[in-house]
Amino acid sequence: MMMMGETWSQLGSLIATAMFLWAMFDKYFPHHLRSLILSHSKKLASFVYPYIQIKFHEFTGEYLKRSEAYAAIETYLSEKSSSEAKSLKAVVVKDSSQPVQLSMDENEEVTDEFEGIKVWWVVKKITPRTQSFSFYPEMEEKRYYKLTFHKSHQQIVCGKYISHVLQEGKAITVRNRQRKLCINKSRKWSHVTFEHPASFDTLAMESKKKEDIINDLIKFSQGKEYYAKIGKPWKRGYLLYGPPGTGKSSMIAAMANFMNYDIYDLELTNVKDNTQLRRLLIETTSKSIIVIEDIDCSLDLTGQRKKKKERVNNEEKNDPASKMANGEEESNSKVTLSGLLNFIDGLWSACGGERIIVFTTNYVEKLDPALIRRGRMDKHIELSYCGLEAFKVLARNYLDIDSHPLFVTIGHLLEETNITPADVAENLMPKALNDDAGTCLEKLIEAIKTAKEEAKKKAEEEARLKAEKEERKKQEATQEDVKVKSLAKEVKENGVEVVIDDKTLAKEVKENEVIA
Ligand SMILES: Nc1ncnc2c1ncn2[C@@H]1O[C@H](COP(=O)(O)OP(=O)(O)OP(=O)(O)O)[C@@H](O)[C@H]1O
Repeated sequence: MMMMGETWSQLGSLIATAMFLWAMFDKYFPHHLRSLILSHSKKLASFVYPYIQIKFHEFTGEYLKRSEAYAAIETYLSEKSSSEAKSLKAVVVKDSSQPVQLSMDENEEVTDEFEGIKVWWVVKKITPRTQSFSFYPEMEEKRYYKLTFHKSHQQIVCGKYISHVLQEGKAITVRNRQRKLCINKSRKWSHVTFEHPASFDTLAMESKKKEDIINDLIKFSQGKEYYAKIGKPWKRGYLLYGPPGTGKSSMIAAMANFMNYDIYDLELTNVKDNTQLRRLLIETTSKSIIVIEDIDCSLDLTGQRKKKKERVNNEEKNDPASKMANGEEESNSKVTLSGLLNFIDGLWSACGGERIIVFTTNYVEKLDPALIRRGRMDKHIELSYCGLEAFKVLARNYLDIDSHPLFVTIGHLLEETNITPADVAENLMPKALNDDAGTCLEKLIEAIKTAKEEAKKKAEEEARLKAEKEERKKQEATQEDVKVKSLAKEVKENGVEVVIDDKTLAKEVKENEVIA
């Protein structure tokens, strides 16, 4: 007991002496001497404890915004925490395929290794000193991650390792996030969860073409530095064209699933004007595909240049009727071609990082060349009628077969017939419970034969109509010929002055030229 008392009294006097010396040192020591001693004492401490610690606080900045770095670290450490830490915390994550993310609880420590360097992470909580009343109770508890490593690894840890952690954390968030399908109803985007099952595996098209598109997408997704180097915004435009039912929408879904991107399905007819269009674009996020389907029908963007030209001609002719018609058109179409072109490659189209823009159309020839020129729509992809290779993909998808004796017949028929993958897919679907692969393929053969027959009839009908039209033209030409010749004869015989209309005169002149 005596021993204990003595020890306490010795400790007390030691502390009192230390405090006295510190007060003397702080008050009477010259400033330059003080900083010299302090720097030496720090060196001594770092020799005794050669580790560096870095803190990453949860809330930063004037408005105490949740730090992106903190969130990335939390996600990065999530997997390690669940295997190493003994006490875990469940965090609810919005819009994620894993709605509950586990993270380490206060004072738990996990280790990590990078390029052979060992580091330690621990999460700490700062509790406010006074328990005073606050309007922001959630701000009272602040957490931070503390990273500890040996000072000899400072360069690698502060450089490569930390950026690896932040990048990987963000990448995990992107991988886990639930993707969105956004549509513009009024002035704003609204969204649902995007769950389309299409993939490049299920897409029926030639493998070479498919591979080419996949490689293009991969190159784009890895092209951040390249786009920065060439001074272009990190975006790419795809024009998908082909008849209805050839898989344009399926291709967009496959692209989104492959890239892990959100889809913004832009309905141009719901956009009031160019300003609203711009605002909608700014609201789209990075890693997204902006789609304008059936661009040829979206608005009258396709023929505006032509119409403008026609209007100028009509105005020159002072044609009031056509002026009125054009005026009416102008007031209806608020989004203009130039507005859309600006949407694609205007200055503000570069904000927000990687984005893909896709236009689809059934009638590529109707589009204004300015809209789809290379550079705007970088890659033009034709989706066409079903060939043997595409059929095999559908057979695998729908019937789980890679080969069948009927494939040969189907291959020949597909070579001769234009049938869309949508029609093939529809016929491959078993209609009754006991429909096996053979039954479905036979049904498909019947359907292709019917399509072939119909196409033949249609072609014959078209040929007949064409022949009729040509015959009619020929007859008209002969009649006019007879008329001109009799008039010419009359002039020659009687010397009568005959008034000939412009068309006849032109024909006569042409004929004379030919004779000459
Ligand atoms: N190339 C394809 N690969 C796989 N399935 C396809 C393909 N083309 C069409 N389909 C099937 O047909 C259906 C319709 O296809 P999709 O909507 O993608 O065609 P589309 O070309 O976008 O048609 P539209 O021009 O009418 O919008 C899809 O749900 C899919 O089941």
